Amino acid sequence: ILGVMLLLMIAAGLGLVTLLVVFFKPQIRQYGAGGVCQSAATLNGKTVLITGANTGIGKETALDLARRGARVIMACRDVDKGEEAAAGIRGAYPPALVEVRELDLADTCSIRAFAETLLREINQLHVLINNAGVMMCPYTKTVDGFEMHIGVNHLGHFLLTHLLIGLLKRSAPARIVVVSSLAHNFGWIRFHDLHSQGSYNSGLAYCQSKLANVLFARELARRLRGTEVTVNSVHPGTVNSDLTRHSTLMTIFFTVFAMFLKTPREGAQTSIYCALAEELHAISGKHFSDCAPAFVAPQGRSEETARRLWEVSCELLGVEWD
Ligand SMILES: NC(=O)C1=CN([C@@H]2O[C@H](COP(=O)(O)OP(=O)(O)OC[C@H]3O[C@@H](n4cnc5c(N)ncnc54)[C@H](OP(=O)(O)O)[C@@H]3O)[C@@H](O)[C@H]2O)C=CC1
Ligand SMILES: CC1=C(/C=C/C(C)=C/C=C/C(C)=C/C=O)C(C)(C)CCC1
Repeated sequence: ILGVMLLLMIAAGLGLVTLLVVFFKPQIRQYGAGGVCQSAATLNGKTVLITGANTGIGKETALDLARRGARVIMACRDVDKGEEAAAGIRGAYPPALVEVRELDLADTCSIRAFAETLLREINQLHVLINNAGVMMCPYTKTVDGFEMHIGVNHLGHFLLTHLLIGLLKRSAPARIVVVSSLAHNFGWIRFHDLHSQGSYNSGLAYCQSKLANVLFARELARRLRGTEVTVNSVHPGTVNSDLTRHSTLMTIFFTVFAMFLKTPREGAQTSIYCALAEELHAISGKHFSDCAPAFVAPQGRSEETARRLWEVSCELLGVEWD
């Protein structure tokens, strides 16, 4: 009897929770959606480059900026997936000026080839959105032997930005948006083992790379003072996207809790805000979430760590960037 009563109580509890969720669905969704970019700014005549634009947050950012009149270059490692996404964007907004170019951030030759062609073919770049990312993949190395998270999420974007910075300066006012994460709070830069050769934890490797994103944005902002090129980092929120593809547990979790998470369109709002909001025209080196300034962990505010990471990144990539 006790067992039956317990089962009945669990069933009643579950039923009540389901009822509450169904009843308060609009409120839950509104809260989950987070901040919305309220700017009505248009981008006619402006050129925007977004990495990892074939899916998730990147694709929704591309659609929004194309709707505002920008020429959007979608830099994707899989051109077929990119073309499919571009077709979707043109379907949703037929006048969209979107084009797909191949860029594999896990290969410095691909990054150099991409930048070389781009610099030959376009003479203005007003917004660069370093959006592409990989999370919790098994231990893998990039073509150049970097651990995949730090290689793609940080070093790949570092090199890309280095190669395009002249173009951005010539196009000023220009903006750089670095898509980081709340996960930077749980990361630290392991200078003694940046590529996790000693020990590897996929979650911590991701957190390290997202901390590197925050530090890179701050250090670059410092170096860009007086250029009219600004750079800010972003936490997009917890977004139901393909990012969890390497973790079955996370994928199940995200599917079950989908209603509480942001959709990719909602997750794109802070990137869009940092790319175009009028009030941010002179703001640089800051971190944003939900279209508002956000907390940065102490390890993300360390000037010394930022400088050291900059030097190590230059060394690993064989570039000089003062
Ligand atoms: N979703 C979330 O909850 C959060 C996301 N973020 C950040 O937001 C950004 C976008 O993620 P999200 O849209 O959610 O994830 P998705 O997995 O949906 O999109 C990631 C994009 O990055 C691309 N990418 C991965 N590796 C490479 C590479 N080597 N070269 C070029 N492109 C590559 C992917 O291409 P392909 O499809 O071909 O693999 C894809 O287009 C990431 O930087 C992520 O860290 C931050 C906090 C939370
Ligand atoms: C704990 C918890 C959740 C999980 C949060 C997770 C798993 C966040 C993942 C963040 C990521 C992927 C960041 C990427 O940079 C939910 C689902 C919101 C439901 C409420 C309780």
